[in-house]
Amino acid sequence: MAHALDQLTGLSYAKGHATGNDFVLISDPQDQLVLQAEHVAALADRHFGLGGDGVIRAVPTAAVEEYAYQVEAQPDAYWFMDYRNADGSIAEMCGNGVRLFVHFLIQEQLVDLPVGSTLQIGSRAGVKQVTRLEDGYAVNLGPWGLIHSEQANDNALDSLVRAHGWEQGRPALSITMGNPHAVVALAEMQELSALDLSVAPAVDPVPEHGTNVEFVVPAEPLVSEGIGAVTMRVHERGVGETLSCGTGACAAAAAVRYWAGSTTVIDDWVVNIPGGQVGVAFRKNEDGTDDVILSGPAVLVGRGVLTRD
Ligand SMILES: N[C@@H](CCC[C@H](N)C(=O)O)C(=O)O
Repeated sequence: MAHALDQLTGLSYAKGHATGNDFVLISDPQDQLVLQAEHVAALADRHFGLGGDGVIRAVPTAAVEEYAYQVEAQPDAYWFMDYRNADGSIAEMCGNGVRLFVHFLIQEQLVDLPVGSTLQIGSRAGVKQVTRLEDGYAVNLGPWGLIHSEQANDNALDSLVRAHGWEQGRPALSITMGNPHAVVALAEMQELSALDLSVAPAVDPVPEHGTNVEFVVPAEPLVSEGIGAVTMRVHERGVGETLSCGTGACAAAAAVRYWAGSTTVIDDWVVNIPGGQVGVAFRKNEDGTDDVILSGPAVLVGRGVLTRD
């Protein structure tokens, strides 16, 4: 670990969070930083590094060979969110991270984005539109979808999730938000608070690329003033339990909405997580799919330079 941080001495960073999902942010406008998994893990280490659920690098989309096509097709997608989990692994998308990323770009004066304006951001899950709100940011994460494992029959409920200490697995709905999620419904808040997420839940069949796992308790009654509500805890792939997961909140709302069936279609949700609350809205596309819009706060808590004094 020490060796990996030595190699980053002099690097400027910012630290921030979005509903307690915290990240180290690095601006790399010239694409000069070779950020390897061990660098990310060392930065994210909560005892020997800066600490964070992940590390996010801001780099021009044109410099990321595999995704440069995004800015060729959508010239406004100048910035690319290079997102890494705390263990150094790469994830396709981070809903809290992309809101914080835009806040970081604004605070670093890399973009000018008045309230009400929208910015396009390149990412491994495609170009995302992030709108600056009075009190935070809203990101359109695009359509959600069911993940059908090869073993699944006619629905995506064939995977079983067993949290640490549970005797048996329970059915989970597998959902993609660009990144993978398995959502398990619990009956009561007490069950949710009793969960031991210090150990990764077992998922059967084991997803090839791993998965984030959300445990949700739908509010009772589900809808108040036309808005649905769920409470959620999450174990994130490549991280562990976090205080919040934006794509996870979207997957949780999508799952509860799906389970409610076509008689009660709720388009606006609040998702309560240990780190606060986010909004999730479903908006119909012409092709019948639903775009999922995640909204919530994002704040920077400090800036610094890595030293080995
Ligand atoms: N916390 C993020 C999700 C980050 C990526 C995830 N751990 C994965 O590996 O897919 C969010 O806010 O969406």
